[in-house]
Amino acid sequence: MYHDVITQKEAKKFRTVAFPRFKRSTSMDDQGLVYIDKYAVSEKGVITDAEEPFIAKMSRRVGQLTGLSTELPHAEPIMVLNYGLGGAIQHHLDYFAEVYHRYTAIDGNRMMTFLTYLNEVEAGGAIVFPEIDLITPAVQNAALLVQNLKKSGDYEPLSLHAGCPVLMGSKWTAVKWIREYGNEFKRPCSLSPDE
Ligand SMILES: O=C(O)CCC(=O)C(=O)O
Ligand SMILES: [Fe+2]
Repeated sequence: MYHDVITQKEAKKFRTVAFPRFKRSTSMDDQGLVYIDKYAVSEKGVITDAEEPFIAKMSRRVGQLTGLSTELPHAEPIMVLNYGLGGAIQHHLDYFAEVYHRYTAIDGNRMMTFLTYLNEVEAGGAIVFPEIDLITPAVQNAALLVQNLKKSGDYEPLSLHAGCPVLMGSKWTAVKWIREYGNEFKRPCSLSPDE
């Protein structure tokens, strides 16, 4: 977890700019069909680097912190999420499994997730990693870096995570997914298959 990745002012700007773009979060099946997922109850909006200089700045910052390329197409545009009362996301993996290969053909899989908390949640909203017994509470302006793939490119099942329901207040996060291609030399493979 990284603390104070963004300023209070930036966090507010994220929320203000994302708000008019919000749509009920949807998921896509392995055939590319969009559906409302009752296991992911939130609103979401995407803001590209080209649209907003402060978003481009954030993408560069994620690049500096991770040492990875965060430019398109080596990473996805930043997605802002808002969870209202009871909003949550069930446990899931951020990488695309084999059946979703159509989403990884061009840029590779989602090797890392960089998730920034844009506000303090009054109660609830923690992100939990059940495989490693880890609970990460929502700390405003802090960010979570999740390694979804091993250095070998194999899936990292320990990255399984969930967003707990919001019990009081609401929860805002910003997600930047970093893809494999373009980052091969920035995160080289290791001698250990488990790393
Ligand atoms: O916003 C959160 O709490 C989690 C989001 C998440 O895990 C995802 O969108 O993959
Ligand atoms: Fe996730």
